[in-house]
This record gives sequence, structure tokens and C-alpha cells, in this order.
Amino acid sequence: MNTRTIGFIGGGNMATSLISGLIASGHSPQQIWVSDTSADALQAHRDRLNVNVSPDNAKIVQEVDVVVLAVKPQILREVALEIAPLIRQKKSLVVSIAAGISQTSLALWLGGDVAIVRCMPNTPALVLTGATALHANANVDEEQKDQAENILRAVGLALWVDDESQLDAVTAVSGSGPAYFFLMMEAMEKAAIEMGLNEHTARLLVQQTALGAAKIALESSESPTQLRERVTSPGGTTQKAIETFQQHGFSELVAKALLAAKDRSVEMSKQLGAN
Ligand SMILES: NC(=O)C1=CN([C@@H]2O[C@H](COP(=O)(O)OP(=O)(O)OC[C@H]3O[C@@H](n4cnc5c(N)ncnc54)[C@H](OP(=O)(O)O)[C@@H]3O)[C@@H](O)[C@H]2O)C=CC1
Ligand SMILES: O=C(O)[C@@H]1CCC=N1
Repeated sequence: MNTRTIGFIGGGNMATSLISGLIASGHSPQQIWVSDTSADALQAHRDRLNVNVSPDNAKIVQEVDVVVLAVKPQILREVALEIAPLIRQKKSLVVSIAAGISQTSLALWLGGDVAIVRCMPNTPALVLTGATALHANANVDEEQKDQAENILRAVGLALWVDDESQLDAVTAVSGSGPAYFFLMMEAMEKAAIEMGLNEHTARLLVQQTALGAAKIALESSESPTQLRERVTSPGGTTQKAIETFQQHGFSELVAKALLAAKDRSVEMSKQLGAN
């Protein structure tokens, strides 16, 4: 069990998923601190999760060993400049979950040789099924790498990438990925209702099917293509559906969508970054 104290600056959607996952995986709420500009958000964190809260970002840095930056990329610069002197003084490990903000930018804002792990988690961390890729800068030592990895591994899969630029692709695949599957679920649910199923039945069937497909894909040694073929009886119903998807450019559309997300990550680093 990792006994380090962890502080989240920004207590929004992703921080809430991570904090809930950390607590569900056995971390004590007393080890966790959160700051946010919204008093209501802080109250909710205290009431629901029993973690320590403060409106003061510097107080969080003061209290913890590992500082997780969980604000929107657009305000990361402002927050980093605010906490920079204390981060340097305490030699804190900084873990940034912000999309599209490079370690170079963050290091310039924080100043000095700050140990920074940049990572890209996703919201299924909430149910301990997260997927995170991490990259450490040259100031991060082995112990700090372990600390960062332990936090993310507590809420799901945690993998290191060799090259920071790969995090743009990771953002497009797994960071944003849950939303693509939810979009598919939304569309299937709507179609099911249009075909006469009631809302409750439609939702349950879609949810269970998504879960079953993900589970079988994880547990089987077969590829998604092989698994798809097992469902597709020649001349049957699935074949008709798959043909319809492919005739309308499904695979190309998915590739285009993911590339648009990756390009946006690169664009954000240029627009919002210091480099
Ligand atoms: N959502 C996701 O699925 C994922 C998000 N990320 C990354 O996580 C980060 C947070 O995203 P997300 O949780 O969705 O965003 P949210 O807007 O839900 O959370 C950010 C929180 O930070 C608060 N905040 C704003 N200004 C400050 C400040 N100066 N000091 C402290 N807190 C502040 C916001 O308050 P208020 O709303 O009042 O402004 C809000 O509660 C982003 O950088 C994003 O790229 C990474 C992976 C997945
Ligand atoms: O949409 C976003 O920018 C963030 C990053 C990945 C998921 N949500």
C-alpha cells in the first residue's frame, strides 16, 4: 500500500474519478487533499469522499508528497506559476494529467529542475478500470516513478511510453476513448427504441452487450477481427449490419475522428504551451 499523501489541484471530473478510485482501492481519504475554486465542489468532496479540502492551492502543495495537476489545460499556466516557488522549495513530485501541455512548458512555468510525470488517464478510473499512459522527465528518479505509477495503477492499467509525443495519440485513443464507446451506446440505444424496445430494456441490453464484448476481448487470445467473425454468421443478421457500417466508411470515420483528437492535442500544446 502506498502511504504517500496525494494532493489534487482541481477537483473536477477526472480528479473525482481518480480520487474515488484511489479510495475504492484502499487509500485512506485522510491521505488525499483537494483544492478547487468552487466552494460547492469542495463541500461535495468532503461530504461524499471524506477527503481533506482547501480553497488554497498552496496549502495542498504544503500538505502533500505528490501534487496532481487536474485543472483544465487553459488554466494550467496560471496555476503552475502560482505554486511554483513552493513546489521548488519542497522538491515535490508533480503529476500532470492535462491534455496537450508538454513537460517542457510545465517545467518552464514551475522553474528549476522539477520532477514532472505527465500522464493521460481516463474516467473509468472511477470504477478501477482506468487506462493511463505515463511519461517522466529527466528529473524524476526511480522512487518517484514508482510513486506516480502506484497512484495510477491503483485505479487500473498504467503503462509508460518512451516518447512524450506518444501521449497525443494516447489522449486520442484512451483519454477521450470512453466518450466514443458512450456515443456508440447512445446510438444503439436510440436505434433499439426506434425499433420498438422500451427505454429500460434498450439501455440494459446495450450496456450488457458492451460489457460482454469488452470482457471477451480482454479475456480471449483472439483478435477483435476474429471475435467479430465469430458473431457473424454467413448470410445472417450481423453480416448485414457490418456491411452497412463498412459501406458508410466506419473504419475510415473512426481513424479520422482519432486523428482529429490527436491533432487537437498537438494544437493545444502549441496554443497553450510555453514552447
Ligand atoms: N475528463 C476526462 O475524461 C479527462 C480529463 N483529463 C484532463 O484532466 C484535466 C481536468 O479535466 P476535467 O476534470 O474534465 O475538468 P473539470 O473542469 O471537470 O475540472 C477542473 C476543476 O478545476 C477547477 N479549477 C478551475 N480553476 C482552478 C484553480 N485556479 N485552482 C484550482 N482549481 C481550479 C474547476 O473549477 P470550475 O469548474 O469552477 O472552473 C474544476 O472543478 C484537464 O487538464 C484534462 O485535459 C485527462 C484525461 C481524461
Ligand atoms: O476532452 C479532453 O480534452 C479531455 C482529455 C481527454 C479526455 N478529456
